[in-house]
Amino acid sequence: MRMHKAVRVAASAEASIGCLRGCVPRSRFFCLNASKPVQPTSIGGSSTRARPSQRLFSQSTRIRAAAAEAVLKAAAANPNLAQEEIVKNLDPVEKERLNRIRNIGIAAHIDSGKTTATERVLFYTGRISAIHEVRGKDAVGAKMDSMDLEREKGITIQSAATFCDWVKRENGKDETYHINLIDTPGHIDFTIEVERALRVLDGAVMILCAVSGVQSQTITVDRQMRRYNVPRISFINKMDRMGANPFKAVDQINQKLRMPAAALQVPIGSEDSFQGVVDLIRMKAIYNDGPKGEIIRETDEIPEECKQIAEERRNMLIETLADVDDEIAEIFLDERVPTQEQLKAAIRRATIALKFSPVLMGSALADKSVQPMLDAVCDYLPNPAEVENLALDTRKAEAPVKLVSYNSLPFVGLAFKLEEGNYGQLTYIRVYQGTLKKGMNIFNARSDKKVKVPRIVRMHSNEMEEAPEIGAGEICAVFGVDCASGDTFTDGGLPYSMSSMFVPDAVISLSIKPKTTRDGSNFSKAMNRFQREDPTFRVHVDPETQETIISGMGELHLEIYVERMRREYGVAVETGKPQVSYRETITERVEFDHTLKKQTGGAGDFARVVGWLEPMEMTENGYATPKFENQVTGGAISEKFIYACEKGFMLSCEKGPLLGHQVLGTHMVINDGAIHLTDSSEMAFKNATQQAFRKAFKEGKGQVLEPLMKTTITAPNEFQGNIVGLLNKRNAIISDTEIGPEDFTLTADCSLNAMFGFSSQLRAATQGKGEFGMEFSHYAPAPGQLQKELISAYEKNQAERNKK
Ligand SMILES: Nc1nc2c(ncn2[C@@H]2O[C@H](COP(=O)(O)OP(=O)(O)OP(=O)(O)O)[C@@H](O)[C@H]2O)c(=O)[nH]1
Repeated sequence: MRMHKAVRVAASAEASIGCLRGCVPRSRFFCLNASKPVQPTSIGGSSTRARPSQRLFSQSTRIRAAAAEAVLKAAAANPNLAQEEIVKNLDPVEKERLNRIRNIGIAAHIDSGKTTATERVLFYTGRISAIHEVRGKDAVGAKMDSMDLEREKGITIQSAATFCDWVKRENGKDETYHINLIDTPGHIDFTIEVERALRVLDGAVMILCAVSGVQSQTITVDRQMRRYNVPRISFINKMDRMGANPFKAVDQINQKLRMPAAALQVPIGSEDSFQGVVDLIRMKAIYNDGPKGEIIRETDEIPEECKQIAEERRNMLIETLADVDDEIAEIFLDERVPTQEQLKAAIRRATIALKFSPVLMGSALADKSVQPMLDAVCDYLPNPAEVENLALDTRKAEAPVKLVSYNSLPFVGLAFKLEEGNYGQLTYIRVYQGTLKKGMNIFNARSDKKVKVPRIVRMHSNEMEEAPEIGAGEICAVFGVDCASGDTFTDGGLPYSMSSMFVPDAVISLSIKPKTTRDGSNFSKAMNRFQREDPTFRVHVDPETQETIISGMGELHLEIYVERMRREYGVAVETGKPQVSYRETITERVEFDHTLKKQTGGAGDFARVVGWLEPMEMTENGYATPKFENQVTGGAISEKFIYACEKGFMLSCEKGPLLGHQVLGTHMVINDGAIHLTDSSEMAFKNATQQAFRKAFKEGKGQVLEPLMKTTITAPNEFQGNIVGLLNKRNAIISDTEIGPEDFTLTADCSLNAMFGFSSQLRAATQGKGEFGMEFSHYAPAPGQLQKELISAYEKNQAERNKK
């Protein structure tokens, strides 16, 4: 038996006495599957070894096809069909299989302990045989931070997927849950990793620091969870730290995130005397014993000093639930006390309905109270069948259809992440419906291309295990499937397409080139790979300077790619100064009537375009994407030439007239024009539109927009004056200040341009004790003086280039 055998003592005081005496009846212990070798596949696929879950799967082949068909038909015919109705109609065996799957992500503010907690999850479930710390003394590093750079810097850069089986004891019975887990980075520069993970996961664990509570990136991940309707449990980590206050964090979830939340536990002791938690549903004290907290000891004896707070917090839990759940509301109004089962059922219902977040607490680093968090994942987060997933039927004017997590239905999956591995491109796929089998042909809904799936694997961080097939509701990776991030795959029979993930705009760019020309080919390879893997990393060649420009989410984001290029491709590069990605917009409506006419002997050029350029209304995301409209009547310009006008407009918007940056919020209408029988061409109309655009844009008071960054700064209270001074110098607008017992947190909107070099100034102003994070907030007009300077520098540059 391996050392890290995880053992749970049965839920009674008698059991804990038995444990102390070393004479606990056999049945009172149960082993988590730590002592078993890791299985090659799990519930969703088939494997060489039979496990109870797999027996379920093999039974599922007996599912009546007609029933499956009926469910699908009902769902497709009525996308409003309640998800519960679909679940109710599922075959019982299939229902049970799905009930034992959880696809979850771990997301949080930077450094909250996501990777540390995930390391415990892997250890307690037997996926790894020893715990290694992030930046630990043994220099091995946590399993999920597999990249050298991650281990050196102690930060997660790429999300990593893994899977494990958790055995939960329920009513004296062991229940095995299969958990697919994605650990995501906390740093905002790698936010796309959180976006794509949350796009395909059914639930999340939101980790908070017990001292800092809700932080800037907690707010970002909260927004991302809402964007994809992902229910979450909250885990307040670092209960061993000085100043830990879990209830402050609970209040902040309620107030700052506006998510009704209540603690399901209260701590026993705190800071360095943190010992365990009291479970408020069962009113039991839970402790971790053993060298790595692998032994869970539960007892009815709640420490005297915790009794009152436990009672109070239990009442608060019931009250909060009464606000979000009808059944508990009724019980509450009748002044009855809900049973444990009623409470658990209500927490589950409300969590899945996105109305509530149950809060657990512990210390991952101190190996305390991580296992109850895993129980909560199984108890309160949805199984794949309980989550509504829609696709669009491209045959029926993109009408929404429901996907049903059912193995025997036609396959539908979404490629959510690409990674270049030693064996070629690895594509992560979430299977929403049907079964993905090795050797099967699948169709890319975007390109309509058929590809064969040569190899399917399950990822365990940077390791992989072969799987012959993957069932509905599961996550896997495939080799040899060429596609883009966000592509939908089907078995060819269904014309379905799923929505992709949100890709934020790049805010910073720099020029880059290899130091020596012989590195050119590796340089291009690296650029191609990084672009394919990360939609927020963009590369283009400036047509005028011929420089390669990379753009991304922040300085760190680009720095990491520069470093990866050196390490992974042996290419040393030279980079220019980071530049802000400005935008340009028009502020007034301007009419134009522009004729392009050239007669240089032989065939000439002729095109006349008439119309106007006007500002567009702001959308909820800020400045709108530019729009072209054709209002030509009576055939003044033929369709073919109108298409060329549109092309000219799009090209103009890619490189605005003021600074050569992208144009936003600008609408072009063409309502008249003229053609010449012999001299008109598509090229002439394209050029005429570009010329008209350039002229009208300047007349319409074109304006430079700059990215404003939501900046959060945390530092000890004595430095508040210094920091406000720093921000004032940068014309930042302070929107919120929160003063804690030791630290304060300040939120402000700052121009990105003014923030270069801020990190070293902050360090100097706070004796290295201040931290800050920045996230793109919105575009706003740049200050007049800056606009003038930028425009004149650009014009000077252009003039010099033209001279050459
Ligand atoms: N005191 C204390 N420190 C912890 C705890 N959990 C994690 N840490 C420490 O916090 C730091 C960050 O931990 P990580 O697990 O890397 O945090 P993360 O959220 O994965 O970090 P990113 O992915 O880079 O955002 C490390 O130094 C950990 O040792 C805890 O429970 N208590």
